[in-house]
Amino acid sequence: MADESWRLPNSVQQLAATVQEPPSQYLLREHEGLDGHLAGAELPEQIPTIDLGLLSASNDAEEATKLRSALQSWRFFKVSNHGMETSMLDSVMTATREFFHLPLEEKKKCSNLIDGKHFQVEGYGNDQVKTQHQILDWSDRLHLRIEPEGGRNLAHWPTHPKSFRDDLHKYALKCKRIKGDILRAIAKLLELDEDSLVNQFNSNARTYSRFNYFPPCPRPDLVLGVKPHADFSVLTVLLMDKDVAGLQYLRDGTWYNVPAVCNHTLLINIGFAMEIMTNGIFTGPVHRVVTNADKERISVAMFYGVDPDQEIGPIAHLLSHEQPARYRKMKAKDLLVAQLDHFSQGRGARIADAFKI
Ligand SMILES: O=C(O)CCC(=O)C(=O)O
Ligand SMILES: [Fe+2]
Repeated sequence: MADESWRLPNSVQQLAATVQEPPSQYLLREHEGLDGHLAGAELPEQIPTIDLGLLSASNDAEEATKLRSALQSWRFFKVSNHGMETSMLDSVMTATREFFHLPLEEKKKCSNLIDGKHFQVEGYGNDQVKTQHQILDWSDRLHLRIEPEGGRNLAHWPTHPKSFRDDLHKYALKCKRIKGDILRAIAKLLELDEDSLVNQFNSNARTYSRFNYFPPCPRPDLVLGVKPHADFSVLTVLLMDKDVAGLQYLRDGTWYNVPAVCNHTLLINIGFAMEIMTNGIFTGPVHRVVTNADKERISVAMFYGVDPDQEIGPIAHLLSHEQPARYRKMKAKDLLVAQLDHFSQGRGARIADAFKI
């Protein structure tokens, strides 16, 4: 029988502790369109910061203008005054770090492999390995469904550290408020009914959180922590490591480094689902994560997606004779399946392009 062991991904954390050189499946190949130099450029200006208190409490035109400009230029932004204590962000990061520092056998209790071999999206592990040519990411993850709350699969939710579940639950509640505030502000920018974006999320809408762990990598010049991609979500709230940088965004053909800042920061970007709903008025930024030789890095992404069985397409109010639909309608789950397939195969970062008319 053919050797199929390549289908079972390694714990990258385990690999990092044992190998001098990353195995070949992790190495970028020039001819696959990956540019080979991963250093990234310094951002020429500060990351736009939106004061959520101002944005949501009043009709603050200045903050709304800043939001529009952030969505059109860098296409990601920080939020301040978001009502979350630094101690809460610290707790989530500490619980995440403690989870990844548990022995492998302990983490495997939350595994994303059924019977040790059949891949599912939720749980602890890595991307599905579909072909022997797939370039693998230098990271391990824990992927958990947060909403609908009744659909949480607690079998995948760590019980160590003890605070993990509680911290995550409280953090998710706060993030949901942030998501609502931003979606209402974006709807206003688009001159839509204030709740028209929030109302796209029915009781079966899916929120996933992804805890990313990037161990130090002996070849940061040749290995990526996460391949270039844009998120499939409507909106993503990203909690970044306060000490170690690694995230890069692509703008006009240049990769820019997002610096680590001394406090844990919440970074927001929109994803393909929002791009399609807004008929491309706002587009999901392409980003990736680079590795470094010395330090581990962690991040926690909260992805807000709609009900997988819901049809998504450009919102009717944004269409006119002059502005016809630029994307086909599709089931949200078709976008997700296409994204997972596309991403694992490293077939370019922008799956939304495949849905353009
Ligand atoms: O680690 C990061 O900063 C970003 C991770 C990311 O892009 C993702 O999980 O989709
Ligand atoms: Fe992402």
